[in-house]
Amino acid sequence: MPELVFFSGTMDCGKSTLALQIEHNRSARGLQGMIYTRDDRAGRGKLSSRLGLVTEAVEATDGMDFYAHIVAALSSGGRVDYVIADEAQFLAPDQIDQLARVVDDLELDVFAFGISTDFRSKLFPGSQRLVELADRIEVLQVEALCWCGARATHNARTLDGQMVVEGAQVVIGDVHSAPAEVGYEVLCRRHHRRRQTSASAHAAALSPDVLPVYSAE
Ligand SMILES: Nc1ncnc2c1ncn2[C@@H]1O[C@H](COP(=O)(O)OP(=O)(O)O)[C@@H](O)[C@H]1O
Ligand SMILES: Cc1cn([C@H]2C[C@H](O)[C@@H](COP(=O)(O)O)O2)c(=O)[nH]c1=O
Repeated sequence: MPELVFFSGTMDCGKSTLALQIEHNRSARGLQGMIYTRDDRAGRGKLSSRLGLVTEAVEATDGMDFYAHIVAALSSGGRVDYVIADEAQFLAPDQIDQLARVVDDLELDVFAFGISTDFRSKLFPGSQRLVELADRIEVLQVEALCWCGARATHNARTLDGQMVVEGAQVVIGDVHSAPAEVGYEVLCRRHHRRRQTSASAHAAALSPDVLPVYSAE
């Protein structure tokens, strides 16, 4: 049975790498995928992983109808054996419904990859719809780690290393950002709740919480 599978995890946990591996294994067996992405850091129409691999993809846009796009490709003599959608958190809920229809009516597997929650730990609308509709939700096995060593489960947005909690839901960025740039850091829930990034934890460790005691000689 074809499935809608949501591969979910924090930023930097290997989602795009897995998408590229699925694409590689299937295309090596002569299958033809329709690859979508949206706002990949590598640029428009690219699906890229931090391991350096990249492939061409169709850039999803606002209002794009995935079901109609795939039907049009098939009707014009193209072949589509499966579908990959990376950065699926950026898709609109009705686009996720269209992907579910691709599974049910066109009988194609759809593999969607994305982060579930934003920097405020709120579900992205597209991810919420995936949770509602997916046949399976897969959590990636290679765990990203918080600076404390615990499994990272949350995404923090940072500015100068400090966690910020105000701003637009969508700001494209990376976990390795230059100082003074908006960036991201993955944290465990405890440190996300306490707004403790690696930089703020490091600064706290350097500032003694008691004054040094000098002996009078
Ligand atoms: N230099 C490296 N050596 C080995 N693994 C790396 C290296 N750089 C990144 N990775 C792996 O790639 C993962 C990020 O993969 P990527 O597919 O870009 O993540 P995602 O799409 O989830 O944001 C990291 O968690 C790490 O496991
Ligand atoms: C938490 C969070 C992330 N984003 C953006 C930042 C990146 O461009 C992508 C995630 O990419 P990855 O391949 O999973 O690393 O999402 C955002 O716009 N808003 C957020 O709150």
